[in-house]
Amino acid sequence: MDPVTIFFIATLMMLANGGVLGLMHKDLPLPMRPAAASWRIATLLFAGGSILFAAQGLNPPAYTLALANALVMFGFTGYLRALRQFYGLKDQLWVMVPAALGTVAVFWLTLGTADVGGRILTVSVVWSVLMVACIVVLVSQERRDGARSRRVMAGLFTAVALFVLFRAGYFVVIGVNPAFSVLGAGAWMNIATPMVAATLPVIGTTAFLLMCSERIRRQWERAASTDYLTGLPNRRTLVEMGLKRFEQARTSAASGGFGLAIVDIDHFKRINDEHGHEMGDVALKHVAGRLQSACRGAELPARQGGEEFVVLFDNLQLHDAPAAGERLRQAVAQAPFTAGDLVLPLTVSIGLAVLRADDTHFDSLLRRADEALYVAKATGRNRVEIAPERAMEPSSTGSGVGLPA
Ligand SMILES: Nc1nc2c(ncn2[C@@H]2O[C@H](COP(=O)(O)OP(=O)(O)OP(=O)(O)O)[C@@H](O)[C@H]2O)c(=O)[nH]1
Repeated sequence: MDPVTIFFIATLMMLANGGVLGLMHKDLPLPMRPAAASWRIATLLFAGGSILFAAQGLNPPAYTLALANALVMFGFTGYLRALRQFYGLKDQLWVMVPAALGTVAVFWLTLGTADVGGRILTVSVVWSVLMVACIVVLVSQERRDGARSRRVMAGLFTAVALFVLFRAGYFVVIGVNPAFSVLGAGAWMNIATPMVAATLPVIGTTAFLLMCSERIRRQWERAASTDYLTGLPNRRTLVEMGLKRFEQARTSAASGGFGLAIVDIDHFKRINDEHGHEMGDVALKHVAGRLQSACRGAELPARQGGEEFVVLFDNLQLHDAPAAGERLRQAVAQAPFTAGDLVLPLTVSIGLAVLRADDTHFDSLLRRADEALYVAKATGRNRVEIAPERAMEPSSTGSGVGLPA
């Protein structure tokens, strides 16, 4: 296949991919649309550059070659901008600088000095800088986003960057004939270049769409498992994790015990009534944060609903239960909730149950903790009540501090 045909086919594929992205635009969540728009514009710039390269066979005015190079350089800039937008990085002017400088240089080297080698080197440097910047953005997100599609994209940019460096080295070594043409059919490099350059607008667009769909899937998973107000795991996650830990603790001989605490804010209705529902929401977030900071290791705080939280404990034996409950109670009691000038001391009542041989289901543990919570509320609030060790035994291990209700 000759380079003109390859450039032509590549252009059609780029346009098709850009078109698919355009069709899907409104199906993407709003925050992803700016990145998708930038990616589409970049792909169209690539397509524009590619068709101008193909048109070199028709001997168009010399500036079209410089223009083709400029379009591709700004295409790379568009991909960098799209990736930065995708990861929420600020738009910055420097992103435009390599392509802008490269464009001035390429026009000069094409129309002024007709220095083909200089042009190839300039374009290679600009492409490499932009691709390295893209790779840095992708790699820097590793900790935040372990998505496979992000790694595929990073691999793609790396492969193209390595090819561009190889291509620059190749021309430096063999030297460039002043009569060089991008469509010179004899040079295999001229056939490889459009094929490799087309991978970004073509395969890259698919990888970009996969990145979008993977993020959407993760956001749905997070939304389904997290409480929207406090950011803690929600009731669904609580039940899932609770069932899992309950079964592990019952069936594993190595288990160090299992327990859970139901934590209920005292007189929370007053906060809503006196300071408004919105302030109540902020107070809920405050308590969630306090519980979260009081949890250790694999302890899992969750919002069960309303002003009630549940903490799942790992390796909890009955004799350690009062201290574990106290730790949670004090974490809330010792840090009053403040909002502007408002200082509101908050307390919680806690019912705690530790796995017993006759707990046949996770629900029975929850029910016993709830009964203990009822006792904690009824006997003064701001206290911890431990569910009895044996069925029907009256509660005696409460560690309440006995503040008046
Ligand atoms: N702001 C806000 N309030 C909520 C939310 N969910 C439940 N509530 C409120 O929490 C309050 C719970 O009141 P009650 O069940 O009477 O309990 P309480 O006032 O905390 O009293 P005790 O539990 O007996 O100490 C109600 O006023 C609910 O409207 C929420 O997401 N945000």
